[in-house]
Amino acid sequence: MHLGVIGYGNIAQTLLDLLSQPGAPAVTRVTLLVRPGKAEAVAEATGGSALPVATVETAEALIAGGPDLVVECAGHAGVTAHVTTVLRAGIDTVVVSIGAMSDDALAAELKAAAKAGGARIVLPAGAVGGIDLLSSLSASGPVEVTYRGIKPPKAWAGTPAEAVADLDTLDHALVFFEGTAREAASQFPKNANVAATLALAGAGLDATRVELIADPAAAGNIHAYEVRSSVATYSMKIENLPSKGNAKTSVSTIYSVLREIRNRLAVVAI
Ligand SMILES: NC(=O)C1=CN([C@@H]2O[C@H](COP(=O)(O)OP(=O)(O)OC[C@H]3O[C@@H](n4cnc5c(N)ncnc54)[C@H](O)[C@@H]3O)[C@@H](O)[C@H]2O)C=CC1
Ligand SMILES: O=C([O-])CC(=O)C(=O)O
Repeated sequence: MHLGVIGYGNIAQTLLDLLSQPGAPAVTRVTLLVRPGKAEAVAEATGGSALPVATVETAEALIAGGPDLVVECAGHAGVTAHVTTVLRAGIDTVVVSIGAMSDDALAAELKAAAKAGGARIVLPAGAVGGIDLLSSLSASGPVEVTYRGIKPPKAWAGTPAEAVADLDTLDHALVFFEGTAREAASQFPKNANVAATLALAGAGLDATRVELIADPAAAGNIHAYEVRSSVATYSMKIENLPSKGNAKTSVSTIYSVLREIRNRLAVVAI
């Protein structure tokens, strides 16, 4: 597989490392789409990679290389800037920054581009689990979903949580946001993609209730949710190890992307 990757931050860097390990899915080359002016520095940084890595600065150059699959891991801005062009070129794209789909106009544009190009938008489970069951249950009738995202205070740095609490001195768990998944995804683009994922799989962006919590006692990034439907009722609590390169992003997100790649290449997909 020739893999295209949009962004070269925490997720992309770790993904490249994982793809270079023995037993990794058979990705034989990678093209990275990075921000304008960054290609040379990223080419230098990836020079020692076990995989052949090309670095480009435009979606057109990414497409020209003919990747079999593209993975976006460049934040909501990266989705807006590049994913429409890639889909219109007929290349299936794994969108990690799922919260970008909470913008109805952008979501419509992405879907239209995918349709025009004959490509698919793949939304990975990311840092959360149980999306298979939730998505299945949503066909059975109404589903009710409530989600709590709990992270240590430093993971909320640079977000609207700073207006509500002093994150450096916070000594108790604080619910600083209550609202819908749509509101959470747009106000916390680096922290509430899970809320959008649950919403898109289940009750929708405006009916999925979300609480976001800064908790100094949290051992990691915790995603807890309850689902009620006529067919099944369940609850999940996932305690995630934060990434070394970005405390906001759980390591499991990167393994979820790896799973999408593995399943594209495997005889048995699971
Ligand atoms: N679905 C899920 O469960 C999760 C989704 N995410 C999403 O993944 C995103 C990436 O996560 P990390 O790698 O940890 O963040 P990061 O901040 O370490 O990396 C993002 C990279 O994208 C680059 N970038 C931004 N705009 C770009 C553009 N227009 N073109 C090319 N590159 C661009 C940045 O320069 C940066 O290097 C997060 O912002 C978040 O939206 C993160 C965690 C979980
Ligand atoms: O990685 C995580 O734990 C979740 C996250 O940042 C998000 O939902 O955007």
